[in-house]
Amino acid sequence: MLRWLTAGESHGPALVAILEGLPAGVAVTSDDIAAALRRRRAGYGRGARMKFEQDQVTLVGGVRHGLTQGGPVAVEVANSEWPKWERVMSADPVPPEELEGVARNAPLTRPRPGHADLVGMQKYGHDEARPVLERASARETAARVAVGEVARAFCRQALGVELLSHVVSMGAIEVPDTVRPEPGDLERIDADPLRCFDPETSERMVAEVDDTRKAGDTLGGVVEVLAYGLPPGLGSHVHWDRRLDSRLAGALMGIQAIKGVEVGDGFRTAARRGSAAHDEIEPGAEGVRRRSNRAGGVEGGMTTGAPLRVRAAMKPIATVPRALDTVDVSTGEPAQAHHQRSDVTAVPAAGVVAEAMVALVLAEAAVEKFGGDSLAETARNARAYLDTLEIH
Ligand SMILES: Cc1cc2nc3c(=O)[nH]c(=O)nc-3n(C[C@H](O)[C@H](O)[C@H](O)COP(=O)(O)O)c2cc1C
Ligand SMILES: C=C(O[C@@H]1CC(C(=O)O)=C[C@@H](OP(=O)(O)O)[C@H]1O)C(=O)O
Repeated sequence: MLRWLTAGESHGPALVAILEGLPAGVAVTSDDIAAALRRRRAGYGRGARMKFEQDQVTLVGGVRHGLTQGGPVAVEVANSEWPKWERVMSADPVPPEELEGVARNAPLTRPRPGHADLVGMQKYGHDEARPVLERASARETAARVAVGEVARAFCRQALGVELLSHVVSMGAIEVPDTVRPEPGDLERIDADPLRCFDPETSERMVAEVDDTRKAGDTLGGVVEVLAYGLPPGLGSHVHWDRRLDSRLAGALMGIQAIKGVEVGDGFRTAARRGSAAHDEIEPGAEGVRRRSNRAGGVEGGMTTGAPLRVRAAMKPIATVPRALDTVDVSTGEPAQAHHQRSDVTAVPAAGVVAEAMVALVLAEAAVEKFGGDSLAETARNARAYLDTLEIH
């Protein structure tokens, strides 16, 4: 069993995460985690906060001399902006001129439509949105990416799995469906301003982000995660909560602002006839193989061994600069939602977070199938299983 939890607030001193259940011997360093966190902060369209704030990584436990020890891995991602926010969020009022333009410490009583503000206040009995947004904020995804990087290292080292993601739509602008990057392409994707693998579409997307920013508006989009090198048989058909597609959907839907998940051709498959919807099976030199991969590498809730392909659709950022109508909960009067700064879009970052979530699901499914207390044992068990798959 793989377990993980995160804690911490958006403008607090640090985020922390603990990951438990991976074998000993996985090579991972704080530099690897810092590099993953840098990928998450990148992306055209993110707000000012991404430029001046630093993620300061400390591996607090579970890793010694660059190798996991078999115990829980604990990571702290400290926030370099905390000294300023400590004053913003202090219980004692701070004069606005002393806050260096960070934010006011006035109560946030004009909840943003589309964010957790209003319903969070209702549910938890708060009279302003600060205590809600501090935890609803997607800053928390830094902690997920930190432990996701450890899971990713395990998947790579135990099974040879390579994960990547790319942006396949930004607002209404879509990448052609034929664009399908492979593991060696990740560097090129990360070098693109929008983490889009198609340069011509990327240019149009950048222009769309610029137009949207000028209009005081925000954008959503779709990311695709691909995993290459998976063995057949992770997950199971035997029960709903063991199905890999169910677990992937839950993990991706658990990312802030994700509103739709597709496995393989997903919704598009529903419009096809059966003869054009499935992946026909044929004999191959190395055993049976599929002629296509419309299923996205999952059949019956199990990996087929073909590349895993999942998509996640992100709604536009809720903090719309041209503020949306709301109600001031302190007066009950109509008002404009609070806004100080925000991302125009965070779709490229959502792709990096989605990779982390997929890595955590795959690592859990691999630990279930192959077990092992050391990486060598897991890898040996996986090889032995693969040797049995001689279906000709
Ligand atoms: C990487 C990332 C960055 C985000 N940045 C912002 C932001 O700057 N402003 C904002 O209002 N929402 C932002 N969001 C979205 C909010 O976190 C999200 O809208 C909020 O949690 C409500 O969405 P939900 O209904 O899916 O929970 C971001 C989401 C992600 C994944
Ligand atoms: C800090 C991060 O994302 C934040 C996620 C977020 C939200 O509402 O989800 C709102 C913004 O923060 P603020 O309201 O302070 O400008 C983003 O910058 C991050 O990803 O590290």
